[in-house]
Amino acid sequence: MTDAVRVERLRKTFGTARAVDDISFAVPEGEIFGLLGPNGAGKTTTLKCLCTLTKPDRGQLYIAGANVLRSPRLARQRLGYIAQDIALDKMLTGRELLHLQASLYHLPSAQINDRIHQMLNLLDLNDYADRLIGEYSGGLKKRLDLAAGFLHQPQVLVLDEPTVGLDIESRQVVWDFLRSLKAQGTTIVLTSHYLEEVDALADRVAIIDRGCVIACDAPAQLKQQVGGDRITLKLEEFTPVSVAIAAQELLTALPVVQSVIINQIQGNSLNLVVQPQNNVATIVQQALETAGFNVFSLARSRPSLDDVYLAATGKTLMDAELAAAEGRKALPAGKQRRSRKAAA
Ligand SMILES: Nc1ncnc2c1ncn2[C@@H]1O[C@H](COP(=O)(O)OP(=O)(O)OP(=O)(O)O)[C@@H](O)[C@H]1O
Repeated sequence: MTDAVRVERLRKTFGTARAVDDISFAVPEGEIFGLLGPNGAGKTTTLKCLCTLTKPDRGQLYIAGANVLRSPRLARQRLGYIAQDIALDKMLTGRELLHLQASLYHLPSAQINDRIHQMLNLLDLNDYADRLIGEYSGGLKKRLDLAAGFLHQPQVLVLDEPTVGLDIESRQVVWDFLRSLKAQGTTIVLTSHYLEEVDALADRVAIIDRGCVIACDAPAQLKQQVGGDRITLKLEEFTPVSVAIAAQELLTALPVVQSVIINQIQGNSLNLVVQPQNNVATIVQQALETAGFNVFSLARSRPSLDDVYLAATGKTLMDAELAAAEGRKALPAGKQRRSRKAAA
């Protein structure tokens, strides 16, 4: 199977800020490929380079065999790009906008009405097609934006945060739309902050952190690789670090515990990887209480993509987003206090 998208050793710097450091990935035809990462990780910049909107400092990019840097027009014919921000003319109706878009794409006039009809059906927009876009909700605007971006039936569809801020109904319409395109053989590259979205839609995912790919595989494989079940526990709402370290030492010695990370950003909560056996939460709780520790909260879960991110960076995606939002740097992996047993 040929690759519909290839990104090789991509780098992009804005002034002194390195938005993308070293990103490579390949997407076979017909795959949905997700880029997952916190704010500022470099996802949008990667997509903009791929879609000819930003010139990289280094690297090679290919869309359906077209070299993006050498043949940008050809690459543009083969791709559709749906940006994060929606910019639609509020004075047009949805149908008028699609007609305008069809003429910009030079679609044969005999096909235009059929094609618009198909897109309105696929995105469940028939009831709204003749209303002014200015009257659309955010979800309807996004659906129309998708219809416009796929009108010319590109081989590769690139979407930046396709469902951010959408209501549940519109999100479901978008998911169904993307799945139907995949069923017809379209290759899709999308970014998302939403773990469950990437988990539900993507055949494979690249987790991006500070402009680099830190993991890339099928979601199920990535979760299997981090192994074990998870326990997140708080000894107190805000646990003193000395208490967290003492508990970490106690828990690390338990045979059912594989590793313990102290999450400073979450008030020194403890993130445990444990054996997937039924009574593991009880064993952990009893060990702590017998040693005189308080247990404020304890939750057990199967590994998620966030655990993949945590294992690679020492912080959760939400922590990384909070850190980015506050304009401060999240602690790098080496600065998190982590205790892991040697492999048996
Ligand atoms: N045009 C620009 N000028 C200066 N800095 C930029 C520019 N575009 C992006 N950056 C910076 O590059 C870094 C990566 O940004 P990018 O938008 O690619 O991240 P992202 O992962 O898509 O984040 P988000 O999810 O918030 O869109 C950020 O630090 C951002 O501030």
